[in-house]
Amino acid sequence: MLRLDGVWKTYRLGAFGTRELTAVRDVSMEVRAGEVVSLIGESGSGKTTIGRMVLGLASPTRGSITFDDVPVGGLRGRALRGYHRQVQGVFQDPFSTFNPVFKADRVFALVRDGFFPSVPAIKWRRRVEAALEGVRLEPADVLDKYPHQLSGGQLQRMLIARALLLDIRLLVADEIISMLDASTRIDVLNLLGDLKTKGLGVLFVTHDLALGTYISDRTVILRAGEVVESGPTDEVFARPQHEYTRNLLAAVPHLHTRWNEPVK
Ligand SMILES: Nc1ncnc2c1ncn2[C@@H]1O[C@H](COP(=O)(O)OP(=O)(O)OP(=O)(O)O)[C@@H](O)[C@H]1O
Repeated sequence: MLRLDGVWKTYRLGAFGTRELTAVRDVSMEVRAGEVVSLIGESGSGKTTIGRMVLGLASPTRGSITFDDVPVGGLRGRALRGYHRQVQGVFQDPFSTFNPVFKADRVFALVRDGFFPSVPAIKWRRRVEAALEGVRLEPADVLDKYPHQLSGGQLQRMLIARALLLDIRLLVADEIISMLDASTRIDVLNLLGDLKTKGLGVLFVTHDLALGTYISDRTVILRAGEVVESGPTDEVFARPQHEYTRNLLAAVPHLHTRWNEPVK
């Protein structure tokens, strides 16, 4: 479904663009339908840059990104809108996506205006309610409310519901749970697990190895813009080949160890 082949991204820096920073180097990877792929790396390793290129919000400097064999870079106007009916992103901070001046459900109205202007209001309302129920939200709890009246978990789920209204096939989930509390995190992860069984592909971007293992089928480890290791999640975690992955794994808290026992 989604393929990255030898993708590079170099940013030009400075007032005259004379300096360069290569954020992504020769990255190749794939996300298939019904599969969650974790893209794991430390801050600054290029994860968000990859997510933005996959969403068509930035173009690779070199290499290709294709969705169903159609190149994503260079999509504009109607073609880009058509792509966004199938591929959507949800990002780290749900509060920043909502305009505090408007009610939170305005995000759904914008989807209708942009993509389904001919759907009658009553029918649209039913679709929104079904999408909310699909992310385990009670419509009456969240509709007609301002963002500050809702929790981070509710807002994050509303954004996933917004993506689902478009009947998407691939979700780019960029650090979507880092700002949620522990139990809400598990709920959102389980929700992604459900969606995957319905055929949704998920590119799950995180700096947190433990979260990456929870739902992903395959894992790609990124360091300074380069893939250092990738493969089925179980294998990467059981037999990490690269020292960088081993170090990342060693830094994960050992859940089976009591807090006062030294970690071996
Ligand atoms: N628009 C831009 N212009 C110039 N440099 C950029 C731009 N966007 C990102 N970078 C740089 O590219 C590198 C990779 O950034 P990116 O945001 O992709 O990393 P990340 O792994 O998502 O980090 P984090 O987890 O902190 O968000 C960083 O050095 C960053 O400063």
